[in-house]
Amino acid sequence: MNREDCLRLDAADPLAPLRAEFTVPDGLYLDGNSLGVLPRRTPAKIADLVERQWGEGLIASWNTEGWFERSQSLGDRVAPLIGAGPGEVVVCDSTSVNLFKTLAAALRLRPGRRVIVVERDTFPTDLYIAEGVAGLFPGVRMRELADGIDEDVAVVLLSHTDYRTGAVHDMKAVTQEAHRHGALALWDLCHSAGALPVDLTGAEADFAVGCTYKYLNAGPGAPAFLYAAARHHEAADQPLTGWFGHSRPFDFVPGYAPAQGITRFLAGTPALVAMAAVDAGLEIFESVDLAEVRAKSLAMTDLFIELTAGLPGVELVTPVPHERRGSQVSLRHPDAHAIVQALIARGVVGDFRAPDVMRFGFTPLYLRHVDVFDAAEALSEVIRDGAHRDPRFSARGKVT
Ligand SMILES: Cc1ncc(COP(=O)(O)O)c(C=O)c1O
Ligand SMILES: Nc1c(O)cccc1C(=O)C[C@H](N)C(=O)O
Repeated sequence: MNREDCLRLDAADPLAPLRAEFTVPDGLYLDGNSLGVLPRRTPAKIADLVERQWGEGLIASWNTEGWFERSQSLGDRVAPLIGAGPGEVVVCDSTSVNLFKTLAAALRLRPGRRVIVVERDTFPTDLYIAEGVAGLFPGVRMRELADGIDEDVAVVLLSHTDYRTGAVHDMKAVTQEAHRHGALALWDLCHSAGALPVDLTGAEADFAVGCTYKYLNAGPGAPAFLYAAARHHEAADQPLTGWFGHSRPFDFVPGYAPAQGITRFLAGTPALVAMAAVDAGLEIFESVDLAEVRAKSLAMTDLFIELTAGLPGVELVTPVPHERRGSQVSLRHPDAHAIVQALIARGVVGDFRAPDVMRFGFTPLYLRHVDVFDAAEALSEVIRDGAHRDPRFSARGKVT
């Protein structure tokens, strides 16, 4: 495929008009899988929250603006993106904190079982939280997925799409395998939500968490989401028992009594200013067909894989089969870090993940096929010309 072919694809792309919804930076930004770009409507949303709702409405806005229910109402808008039903998702806290709550709740739903199944190459916060939670439950320990699921396992905690490789698990098959042994399945959807259709209900997943600042474009540190299947609400017992999860928070009584439904997964006062950006990011998705997002994502990653195949020293890490691939392409190279730096110096922003992986995220809402072509050209040029050998690119600074 040549550049003209890409321009033709862009002219026929049903998602092309959405690019105008975003402040797309100059150059090529292929890091939307780490931090999505700014939607044009976000500053006005935040300004309205701050100046009108807070500045003018003050305390009354808790009622008049629906602040009290904002975690649940935003959760209901995340739900269709991840195959959840109404009342099964809340937006609150960070992914790490939501992992803590759901993991502990899962262990309490499976008393006597001593194993949390994880993958050692997963995004480390998942492992750190699992370690922390395990430490609170006597006898509980972690086990590698490859070592199997059996009747000792309380919960299987996996990233649906792997942050480093872009590999996607078969959510339904793994969840079924967990259930066959009486274990629960908890999915980290950080690299899936908004990138590809997810069907938590169809997979009969038990719990899920994920962030809103990648493909959902809600900005740095935006609150995360938490899913708990409705069938677990009654019995679920999460340990961050703050007043927002209480059944009658304004009775101000001692003694915790969990709220009904998904609300019991809340802890403290939600970050309303930051949630205005979640609102903006989700609004854009209301007019988006995720099947179209997926089709374009696969076309873009296919193209990048095709155009970078055979580059000297480069090895494809991301799986080739579509059903196993997220919305990024990861390539291994011994000089991965320097190459990424050389690309950034040319305005092509991907990122590096230790020890030797270059990641390129493809976000169908605001990237074009021609961007994929130009990024692959830039990568080929850097490697062919040895531009990354410039000493400027050899220093390892702080990596994001
Ligand atoms: C798979 C995965 N889980 C969790 C996180 C982050 O969690 P938190 O938002 O709590 O920093 C990330 C990225 O930062 C991630 O890629
Ligand atoms: N959450 C991040 C942050 O607070 C600072 C820098 C990067 C991030 C990330 O999101 C990293 C990302 N999860 C990754 O896949 O590498």
